[in-house]
This record gives sequence, structure tokens and C-alpha cells, in this order.
Amino acid sequence: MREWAGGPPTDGDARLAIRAPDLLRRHNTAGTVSAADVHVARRLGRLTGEADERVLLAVALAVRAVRGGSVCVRLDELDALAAEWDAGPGPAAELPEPDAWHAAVTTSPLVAVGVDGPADRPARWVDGRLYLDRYWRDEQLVRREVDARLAAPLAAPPPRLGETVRRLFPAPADARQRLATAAAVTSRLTVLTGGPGTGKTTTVARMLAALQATVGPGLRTALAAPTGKAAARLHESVRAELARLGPADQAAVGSPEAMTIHRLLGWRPGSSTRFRHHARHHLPHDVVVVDETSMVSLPLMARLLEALRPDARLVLVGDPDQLASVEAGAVLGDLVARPAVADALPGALRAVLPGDLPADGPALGALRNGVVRLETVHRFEAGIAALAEAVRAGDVDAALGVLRAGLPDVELVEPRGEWPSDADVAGLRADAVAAGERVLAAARAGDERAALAALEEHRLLLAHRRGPAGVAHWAEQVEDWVTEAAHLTPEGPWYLGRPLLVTANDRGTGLYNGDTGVLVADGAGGVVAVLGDPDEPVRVRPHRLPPVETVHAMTVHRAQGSQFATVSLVLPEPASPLLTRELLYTAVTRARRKVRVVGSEEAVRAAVARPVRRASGLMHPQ
Ligand SMILES: Nc1ncnc2c1ncn2[C@@H]1O[C@H](COP(=O)(O)OP(=O)(O)OP(=O)(O)O)[C@@H](O)[C@H]1O
Repeated sequence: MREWAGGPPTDGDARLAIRAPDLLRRHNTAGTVSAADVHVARRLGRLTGEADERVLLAVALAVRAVRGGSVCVRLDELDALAAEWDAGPGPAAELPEPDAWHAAVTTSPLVAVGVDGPADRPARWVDGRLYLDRYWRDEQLVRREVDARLAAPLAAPPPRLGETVRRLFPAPADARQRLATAAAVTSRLTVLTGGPGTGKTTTVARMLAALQATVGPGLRTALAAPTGKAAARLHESVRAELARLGPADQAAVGSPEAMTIHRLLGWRPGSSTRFRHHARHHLPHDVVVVDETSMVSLPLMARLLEALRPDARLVLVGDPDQLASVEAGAVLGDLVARPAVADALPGALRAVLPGDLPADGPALGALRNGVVRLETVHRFEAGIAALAEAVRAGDVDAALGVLRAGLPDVELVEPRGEWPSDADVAGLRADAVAAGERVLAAARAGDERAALAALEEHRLLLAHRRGPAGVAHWAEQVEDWVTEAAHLTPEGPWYLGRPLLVTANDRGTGLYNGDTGVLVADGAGGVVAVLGDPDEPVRVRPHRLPPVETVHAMTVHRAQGSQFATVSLVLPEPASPLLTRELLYTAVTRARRKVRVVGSEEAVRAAVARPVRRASGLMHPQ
């Protein structure tokens, strides 16, 4: 990621780590590491008596890697990483000679070498990867817990398992859903993946029914997701799906609440253990299901795994092709990409669902790791599904073909100039105004449900927060369009119809960073904010709201875990380091009925061709 705009800083610039030795200074100037990275490396150097600037550079790069989402850094892959981090406009700084660099790092008092190296050093070198020790420990914990869960399934499959699973998924084509359900009953870790609309939530609801019917009743179940918004959506979809089951299943499953992972673990900001539940104080649950797992960082996954009872069942659900967590790690992607580590599960399932076991190598290999991928799309419009698949597969020509095919659910607007003209954004404007007017009408009428539902009709998504293709600019633009069309002159922040995005967690109101809502008439001449699920909105007086922004547009990251009827995506310039395959895939799959992409062919090509790479050791055998 670019560290600065407008040329490299001069010597007097506060962003430079002024007293850094030459090598660090050159790399700071070139933008490969930031001043903050250099400060951390120097502090660790002082603590351990290490002054060799080659070692400190390696450590600064490890700090930089974490900021970029990686868990560690490979010093032999820096060329590729520097290109991804878009090292800035300065001249590329030279790296130390590889053999001497390796020798300096692996003999440093700052660095523990190997899995069994000393436990008290701030960095660790394992198989060519350099870690900050804290991330190494979290990675080891996740590896150990996952491997232990896969190696020892719970017990022999319960007697009625096959029959129960076939009852819940009777169609011959539902083999993968049957397998995932039986896996969740027989094993301590199941990873359920698939694109949007492939039936993951449906499977979760029926898994709960199968678990209660075969190893219940009375199992304690928790549903969790990384964000409040995703938890609300999980709650809503599982509840809707459970309502379609028979009365006995419904009674056995009850109505499990979904919450954030932080809340499940008992987040205690400021306390030494951070969470109420941990390795010495386990969660009481028999079954924990986590949705939107692609957004879970390595440290949070480590906290979750250590807090589980060893005999609890964990089901991780998600789409590994979406954007990974904001913090370091891509645990779901790593778990899916790992070579097979255990062999217990396929054997157990072969006895239960003999006809359903995958015949092919990759799917069977995945099952050894507890991974079941759902592939049949049940819900999407054909164009959105085809576009998502082309982007996922990295097939640029296929993606452009779908975008330009004139389908009802996919549109590409290619601006002629550098930035979209009024004519280019006419369709976007019409959709934004139509949705905004519906929100406003419902807000004025005090119709909370309709206002919240109208909010989900259209959403403008962007990669950046700032700049000409950023949220700040476009949110203002949409607000102008909507207020102009509605002849509205907002007075003060609390005007009817204002769409809200919560930007901080707030225990008092139970609102979470990322929750969205709208200001509506309260029927008594006042205004009230309604947020969250249209069926069970949270009502909050404006003065009690945590910090909020007006949400006429949002970043793709923010939109993860939500869906909208129509999505418009304005792409940044092709060179933007944020423009990645995962970003485009995530944006496209936020749309239920239609997706509109505003951007050049070059920008589409750049996105599809640039998968995010996050360095980690989890997928390598040890
Ligand atoms: N086996 C099936 N046969 C037919 N329809 C199904 C099946 N499984 C799920 N569906 C339907 O497909 C649609 C999408 O399912 P679901 O919401 O479970 O998918 P999902 O993978 O969780 O999607 P998302 O990630 O977007 O939430 C729903 O309407 C659901 O009823």
C-alpha cells in the first residue's frame, strides 16, 4: 500500500524515522516500510541488543507484512510483495545480499529459529518465514487445535444419522449438503464453504436440526459472526429457514440467538485476558457455528479455538474467495487450501452416506480437512452468478464477456474520460434517487420496516475511502442527488430519511460498528433512529446514538456480510493497490438482483488479474 502521495518525503518530514540507520532509512524513503514499522524494529533491537540493520529491516518488513494482512514475511519473495504494496514513488531501495541477510537474521538474538527455538524472543524464523512471535504463537495454536479436531472425530456416527440427514435433504442433488450435515454431527471441525446463494445458511439450520435429532436433544448451540451486521443477518436467515422445518425439528432447535464472536467470547476491553472465555474458562456450548468466517482474523480465530471445549463441535461457514479480514490472516482460505492432514472423516461418512462421498481427488482431499464446498447456486440471477464465477476463476475475458453481454442483471459502464461523466452515472443516479425517495417516504410515514427495507434496495460501493473514487466524495454526490430530487434541505444532522452507518461498538444501545439504519418519524413529532433487522429493529433516540456517518455509499469491506437488491460499484484507477480480485468478487456478490460496474476495461482487468496474497504458514505442513 502506498505510504504517501505526492512524492517521497523530504528529510524534514515527520513521517521519516529520522535516526534510523541507513538501510532502514533508505527503505523508509522508498516506501517499503513506514516510519512506524522502523520504530517497532528499532525498539525490539534495543530490547534484545541487536544493532544489525539488516536484521532490523527484516523485522520492520515483518511488521509491515502484518499491516498488509499477512501473518509473516518471506524475505525471498519481497519483489512480488513490493509490487503489491506499491512501494511508492521513491527509488526502490536495495535489499541486503540474500545469503548474508539470512545468516544475520538466523543468528540474531532478536530471532528464535525453528519451531523449537527459544520462546522468549520477539521474532521467529521458520522455514524461510519471519514472524513477530505473537502471530507465530497464534498460528501454532490454530494449527494445533485444528489438527487435533480433525485427527479425532467424536465417536462412531450415531445410529439414525444417515436416515436423519436424508430426511432433511431428500433431493439426490443435495449430496454436499448431506455430507456437510453428517460431518458436523460426526466431527469436531467442519468447514462449510461456497459462494453466495449456494445454500450455506440453509445447511446450517438443518445441521442444527440433525444435531439435536441424533446427538441431542438439549445441545447448547451458539451462532456467531465477526460483525454485528453479519450476526443479525445470520439470525434472520437461520430463523427463516428453521420456520420451514417440521414442528419436532423446530421444537428441538428452538430459536438460537446469533451474536458477534466478541460477544460470544465475552469481550472485556482493557482486561488482561481481553475475553471472559479462554483456555482455562471454556465456553459452555456443545456446538458453535461461525458464519462469514473469511472475515475472521488469525488472532480472533486463535481466541475462539482456545475458548472452545475440546469436545465441542465447531462449524466454520464462509466464502474463502471474498475479501479476508481487515486484521492479519486469511484463516478460512488457508484451511481450505491446506493439503489433507487427517483421514478420519471420509471413513466415518462412507458408512453413513455411501452414495454421497465425492469420487474425485480434490473434493475428497478437502473432506479429509473437514471441508465441504457447496457448488450449486440456488438463488442468484444467472448473470451475477456467471460474473462471480469468472472473477473467482481469474478469467478476465469471461468476466468482460458477461459484463458486456447486455444481461438484465449485469451492466458495465465504461467512462470515456478519466472519471465518469454525468451521462455515465445516469443509471446509478436514477437507482440511488429511487431508493432514496422510497427511504424518505417511509421515514416520513414512520414506517420503520419499509424504511429499513428500502435502505437495502440500492448501495453504491467503492474500494477507497478518499479520493475521486472514494466513499467521501461519492456519498456527498449521492446525498446531493437525493436531496435535490426530493426538494429537501437537511437542517442539522437529524433529518428524516438520513441513512446511518454506526462506526463504533456501543454496549449501551447494543449497536455495533457496521450496523446500518435510518432516521424515521416517531409519530409524536420527533425523530427516532431505527437500525438493524427490518423485522426486529433497534430503536434509539438520536442523542443516544454512538458515532454515525451518513451512508449513501460504503467501502466494499464494509459491505461484506450484507446484500442489496442492486449494487453499483465505481472502480478506482487500474493502478490502485486496493483493486483486487477479492474486492471485485465481494462487491459483485453483494448484489441480489443487479450489479452495475462503473469502470474501465483496464480496471476490470487489473482487478481480476490481482489475487490478494497473504503470507502465512498455516497451509504448509510442519
Ligand atoms: N438443496 C436446496 N435445494 C433447493 N434450494 C435450496 C437448497 N439449499 C438452499 N436453497 C435455497 O437457496 C437459496 C440460498 O440459500 P442460502 O441462503 O442458504 O445460501 P447461502 O449460501 O447462505 O447464501 P449467502 O451466503 O448469500 O447468505 C435460498 O432461497 C434457499 O432456500
